Amino acid sequence: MTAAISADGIRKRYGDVQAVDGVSLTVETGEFYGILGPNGAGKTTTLEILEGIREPDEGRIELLGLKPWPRNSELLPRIGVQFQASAFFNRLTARETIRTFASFYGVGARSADAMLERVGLNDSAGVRTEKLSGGQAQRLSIACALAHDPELVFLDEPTTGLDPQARRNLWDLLRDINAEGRTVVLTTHYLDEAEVLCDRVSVMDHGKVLRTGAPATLIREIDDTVRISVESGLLAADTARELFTGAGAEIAALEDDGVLLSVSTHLPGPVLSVLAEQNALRGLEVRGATLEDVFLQLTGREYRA
Ligand SMILES: Nc1ncnc2c1ncn2[C@@H]1O[C@H](COP(=O)(O)OP(=O)(O)OP(=O)(O)O)[C@@H](O)[C@H]1O
Repeated sequence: MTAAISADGIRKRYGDVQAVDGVSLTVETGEFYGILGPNGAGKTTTLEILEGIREPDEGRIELLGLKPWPRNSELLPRIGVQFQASAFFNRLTARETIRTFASFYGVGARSADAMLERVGLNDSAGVRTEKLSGGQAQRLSIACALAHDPELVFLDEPTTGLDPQARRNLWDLLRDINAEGRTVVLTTHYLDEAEVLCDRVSVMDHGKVLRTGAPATLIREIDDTVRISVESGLLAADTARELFTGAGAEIAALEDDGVLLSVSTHLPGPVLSVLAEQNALRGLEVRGATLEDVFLQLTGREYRA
């Protein structure tokens, strides 16, 4: 089977900024693929080059087996691109907006309305786009990208700015879209989102792909520690360090930020015993490594979305 996307050595410079610096990736048909990284990592530029919206300075790209640049009209009905919600036409309702987008592809009003229902916007069909909530506007922009039933869908930070409940609702929708057999490529700066949704992710920073793989594999590959935290103020940091070390636990990091006392260690047993003995278990949380730790290990710095 042909890969949905194959890109090799993409580069793009804006003046002094090397926004994309030799990105290669392959997205398999049916995959849920994430391009992950902090602000300015080069995700959007990479996505736009893959979509055929932006010309790369260098690199080879095949989208559904075809070259996306210069603009390839054969590809347009086969791909869906989610645009930023702020790009809606002024004063149109949600229903008018999706019908307009659908008409560009010769898709009728009935199918357009069905897509609106599909994303849960039936009750807001008559609301003008500027009056929609953030979550509703994102749903509408995804519905517009899907109106012509594309086999490959690109989403650029679809959940940015949404509250946790709206994000989770959107995750369910994106999972359904993918479960129907569509290939989904999404950029996000939310590590938890990538971990929950994506089959594979490319972790980007400074225009380069640092690592690609299934989130669970990337996490397993790092030399992970367990992070244990309790409420701050139960045990002084210095005392805690002495007690943990005395109990035989090697401490990779220990921090009290005034809210939480957090300890990273390969040996959680002795740390937990000490906390129990000291009656310092209030607010206890224990968690294994996450993609955040992968980023930290790859870049040597904390992840800042
Ligand atoms: N049209 C442009 N002209 C000049 N510089 C740009 C342009 N678009 C992006 N850049 C710069 O290129 C770098 C990569 O930007 P890009 O938007 O691709 O990153 P990103 O990972 O999508 O970031 P964000 O999450 O903030 O959208 C940044 O330093 C950005 O300031």
